[in-house]
Amino acid sequence: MKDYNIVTPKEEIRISTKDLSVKYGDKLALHPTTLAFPRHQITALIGASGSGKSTYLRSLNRMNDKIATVEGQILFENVDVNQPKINVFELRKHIGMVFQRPNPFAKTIYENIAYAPRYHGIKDKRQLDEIVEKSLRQAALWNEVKDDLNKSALALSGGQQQRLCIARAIAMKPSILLLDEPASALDPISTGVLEETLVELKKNYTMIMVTHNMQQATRVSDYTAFFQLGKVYEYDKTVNVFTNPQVKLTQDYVEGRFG
Ligand SMILES: Nc1ncnc2c1ncn2[C@@H]1O[C@H](COP(=O)(O)OP(=O)(O)OP(=O)(O)O)[C@@H](O)[C@H]1O
Repeated sequence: MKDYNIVTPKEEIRISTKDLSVKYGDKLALHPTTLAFPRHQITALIGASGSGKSTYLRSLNRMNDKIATVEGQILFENVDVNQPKINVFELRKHIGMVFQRPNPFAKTIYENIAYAPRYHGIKDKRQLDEIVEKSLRQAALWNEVKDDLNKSALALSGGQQQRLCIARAIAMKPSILLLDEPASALDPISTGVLEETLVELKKNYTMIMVTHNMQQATRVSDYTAFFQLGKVYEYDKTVNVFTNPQVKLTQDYVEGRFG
């Protein structure tokens, strides 16, 4: 078997990293990592706890800037966005993020979605209404909440709250969505709905998702990257990683021998 197997997808690439490394203080949490993510596909980041998945994911839209030293390149739309001159608030309009625990604002459902577009200058009520409806439809939540837009988002179930957070992220029309274990706080039924939503969202968005759930990775992702102790050992189509891994460590992990 090989030591590493990192493919470059044949599809159009939407975002990539070149030798991206992350240090917390003196500790190297992510070794130089070079990966390219195909447009309108879902890539799963898998690996044992502490292997560097979230560290890598959060670096892609510069969420680690204040807590870590992030070196190397993040190439998005032909620009290295890991540069001090890049406006990170602007960047995060294009690279949105959904976290592990649903974290809606303590505001109405409507306001959760309208908040960022309004903050970024959209004041017209009709335009905001359209954004709210479209985002909720894309996040497969519209039918459940269309009569309750002025109710508190905190009254929604966990699964609905997580789809609301997805709607909130896509209200800014990002091209990339980063998802950090988006289903880990959800029950199996809500997880199923969320997974269907993600697959549907592939038509419009490129997604990169950390997951601990192997079945979830095989169900929803097109590509999979396997992380171990801050290094990516294997990156390939999901079907290859799970049915024909080229690296022994990957094989042991996907067969459940550790992690
Ligand atoms: N804010 C931080 N400060 C210091 N060390 C950190 C910080 N965040 C993560 N680390 C360390 O970096 C390494 C990678 O952590 P990271 O959270 O990226 O792993 P992970 O694969 O996402 O784990 P999990 O699956 O448990 O979320 C770990 O050793 C972790 O302890």
